[in-house]
This record gives sequence, C-alpha cells and structure tokens, in this order.
Amino acid sequence: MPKADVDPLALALLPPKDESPAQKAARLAAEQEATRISNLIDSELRAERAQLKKEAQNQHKILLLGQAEAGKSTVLKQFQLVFTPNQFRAQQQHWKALVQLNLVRSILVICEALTDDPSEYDLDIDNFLSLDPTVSPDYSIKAAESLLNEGGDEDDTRRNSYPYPGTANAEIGPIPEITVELRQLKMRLSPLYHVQTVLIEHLACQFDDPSLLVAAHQLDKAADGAKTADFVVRSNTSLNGFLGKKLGRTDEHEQTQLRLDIHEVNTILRACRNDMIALWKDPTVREILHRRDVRLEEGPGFFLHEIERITEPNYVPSQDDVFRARIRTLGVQEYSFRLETGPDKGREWRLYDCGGARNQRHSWPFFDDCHIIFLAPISCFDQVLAEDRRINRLEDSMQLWKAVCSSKLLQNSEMVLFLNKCDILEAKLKSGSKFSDWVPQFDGANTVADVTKYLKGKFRSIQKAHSPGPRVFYCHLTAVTDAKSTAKILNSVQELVTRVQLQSVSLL
Ligand SMILES: Nc1nc2c(ncn2[C@@H]2O[C@H](COP(=O)(O)OP(=O)(O)OP(=O)(O)O)[C@@H](O)[C@H]2O)c(=O)[nH]1
Ligand SMILES: [Mg+2]
Repeated sequence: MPKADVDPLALALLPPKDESPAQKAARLAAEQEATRISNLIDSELRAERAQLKKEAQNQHKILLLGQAEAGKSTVLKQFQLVFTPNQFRAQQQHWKALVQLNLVRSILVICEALTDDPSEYDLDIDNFLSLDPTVSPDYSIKAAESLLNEGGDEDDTRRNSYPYPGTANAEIGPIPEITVELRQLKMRLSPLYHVQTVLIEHLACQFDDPSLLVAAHQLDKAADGAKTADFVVRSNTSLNGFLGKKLGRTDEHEQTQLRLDIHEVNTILRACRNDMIALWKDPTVREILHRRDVRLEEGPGFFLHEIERITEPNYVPSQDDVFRARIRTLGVQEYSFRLETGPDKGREWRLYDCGGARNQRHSWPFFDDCHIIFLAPISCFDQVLAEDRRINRLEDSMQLWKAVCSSKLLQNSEMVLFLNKCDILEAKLKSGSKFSDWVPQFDGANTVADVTKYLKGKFRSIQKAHSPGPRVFYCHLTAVTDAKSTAKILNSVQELVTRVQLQSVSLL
C-alpha cells in the first residue's frame, strides 16, 4: 500500500503485534463494554430530545413586547390572576413594599419641586420615577408629520425641534412663593428619604438582587438631593420566584434588622400621613407642580389619592393596587403556569415579560414557535421616551411594531396587538389635549372612538406592509389595569392560541 493511503488514526488503533490471546480477549471485552455504554448514552440522549420536543409541543410560549411602561408586566399579573388566581391572592401582600415605595417616590418628587431657586431644581421626573438616568437632555421630538409616517426612517432632518410640554423642565410661568408652612412641611417629610432607602433594601432582598442595594445606598448618599436611581426587577428572577421568596438573607440578625426596619417604615409612614395628605392637597403645591409641568397623575405607580388607606397599620394591597404598582423590568422575566380548567387543561403556558426600554430590547428572546402580545400605549401621543427625548413614544411603538412584524423568525407567530391605556387616553382627550396637535394628518373628532379607529388603521397597515407573509390582524383596545375587561381579552387570546395549535396539529 502506498504510504499516503495509510490512515494514521487506524494505524494507531491497531492492536499490538505481539498481543497474547488473553490480552486480545480483554481488549475485545473492553471494546464491547465501551460500545454498550456509548449506545446507552445515545439512546438516553434520543429519549431526552424526544421528551423535550414533546414538552415543547405541549407548551405555549408567549412573548410580551412593547416599549417601557407599555403595560407588559401588568398583563403578566393579569394572566396570573385569570389562570392561577390562588397563587395571585397568596402573593398579594408581597406587593406592599412596592406600593409604599411608589407612594413615597411621588411625595419626594413633590418635595424636590418645592424650591424657588431654579438652580436647585433640575429634577428629571421620568428618571426619578422609573427610568434610566442616562437620558439625552434634548427636549425636542420628531415632527408630528413623521410621527405616523409609516416609513418612519431615522432621518434627523425631518425632525421638528420644539419644547415638549410634558417635562419637568418646561417651566410655565413664574413659580409661586414657597411659604414658611410649606418649607416646614417639606422638612417634616424628610424622613421619607430614609423610608425610601429601607424599602429599596427590602425589595432587593425580595428580588434577591444586590444591585438594588447599591441603588439604595446611592439614594442614601444623595438623600438631600436624590435625583436618580431606579428600582427594577431583573432577568433570571421569575415572577413566581420573586414573589414566593422569603427575605433572601441567610443571616438571622440581618433578617431581624430588616423586619425592624420595615416596622420603622410603617411607623414613619403613619406619622407622616397627615403631612403627606396636606402636601398633596395644598393649592400652592398644585400650582407649583402645574408650573413645573409635573403630571404625577398620568405617571406610573400613582397612589397619592390613597395615602390614608396605604398608611393604615394593617394595609394589604388590593388587587387594583397590584396592577397599578410600578417596577421596571430589566432583561426577561419568565412566568409559567398550567391551565387548571377547560379543554386545554394541563397545558403549560410560558410567558416572557421583556424589559421595553431601548437598552433592553437587544435581549428580547425570539423563538420560532412563540406567539406575541404587543402592547402599544396610545395615551402617550404627546410624550417622549425617557431614554431618548428626541423620540415620540407613539412613533417609537410604531417603529417597534414594524420591526416585530418584519421578523422572519416570527413569521409563523400570531401577533395580538393591545392598543393600551385607553382609560388614560380618554381622560387626556376629555381634559382638552388635542390629538391633532400632535398628529396633524388626523382629521377626526377628538374622541376615543375616532382616535382609536385611526390608530388601529395605522397599526394594521404597518402589519400588512411589513409581515413576511399574510397575517390576520388581531387588535384589542385595552386598559390592562382593569381586571374585568382584561380577563375577557386574555381568555380570547387563550382561545386563539389553542385554535392555532389545533390547526397546526391537524396540518401535520
Ligand atoms: N391607567 C392605566 N395604567 C396602566 C395601564 N397599563 C399599565 N399601566 C400602568 O403603567 C405602569 C407601567 O406598566 P408596566 O406593566 O410596568 O410596564 P412595562 O411594559 O412592563 O414596562 P417595562 O418593564 O419598563 O418594560 C404601571 O404602573 C401600570 O400600572 C393602563 O391600561 N391604564
Ligand atoms: Mg415590565
């Protein structure tokens, strides 16, 4: 045989030339055993793969997508209430610290606004309440003309720069004088900075997320001028995991300390109750907020109308409080449950709640066998993204919808669009905000019916133009903080997903 044709590996595996019969028998036995073990591993792997495939077929994956504050985490809570109500109720009390924190943050926003020295007041309200501290200081938005322009490219030359009226920095007229009484009130409420720190620490333990502790300490340091810091729920924390968790610390002393701190929080909140109510009711305060264009009522986690109830000694969050409590999602939060009733009983649902801020979207997990619930908050037609103040929020939702519809990986996914926050839209239109001031092409009446009809048409045409293949347009007008109407919608989503599954099985 020519030298080049010799396989060096085969040569190396040849038995030794001087192998004795006993050595040969031992070698063959060892080879046989190795083959048996290899076959066993192969068959175990095959069985495992088949099991995973079976489980995947028996599972529905739903991605909740949309920009920050669209309502995705709220839909997740609604799913929990509709499909695993016992679990939801069992966990209701765990939301208490978050509701208290939302309330305290609102009060501190007001305290920050109570200054007549403009150099002292540069509070970025969106960030203070919920979002990234790293936002652009540019308070312009895209031209309304390009707002609903379907192509929606990123051409800066088509942007109109004009001041955004919904920001804290857009001061409208002079600030009324801050009376001695108000200054004293503000002083008496200063222990709330400490309350805020303790609550964040407490939540950090519930979430088992030390980075929240960092946020708490930053707040501590900046107690006399806290302007940033955020509270978040991170990926790899499942909702079930977070809420089911006991205080995460192992050290008994620390746990006791934390409980004492929480006791202290409740005491301080009760002691500050009347001052908080007085602050929120004060006409001068309202005027200052108006002048500074701080619109707390429209923001997330607004509990100022319920100070008395929330500061009660035995306060337990109501169902409604849970839906209104605000915490930002970072990364992807997973939540799974099995249907307890109906024809699809036993089927596992896996929901993926994705952080919607711009810097979170790269981690959205797209699967080729999932369905999408896309939330577009339509009340924010006159607002900009907190993380990029050049971008109008409605425009951002449309661009995002376009990107999701265009995805090739998602071409077989059903997409259900929730035009959300219809309740806020209604209040806004009724209070005099004109949709056509922001969307000049809109020539309908300034009513929810006309505005939603118009927006439905826009989203429908984006889907039609950008989907890789034909796709049915499923759209609901929602206010996902409302349990009753949302339950109906989630049931119809469940029926849709089940029907699609049955169809795909019958096609196989
Ligand atoms: N009034 C009203 N508030 C809503 C509605 N949907 C959501 N919210 C509130 O808006 C805030 C933000 O909702 P989330 O569900 O946390 O938003 P998200 O999409 O998960 O936001 P990220 O986690 O930042 O991506 C919460 O305080 C909700 O209670 C709605 O339809 N109406
Ligand atoms: Mg969220």
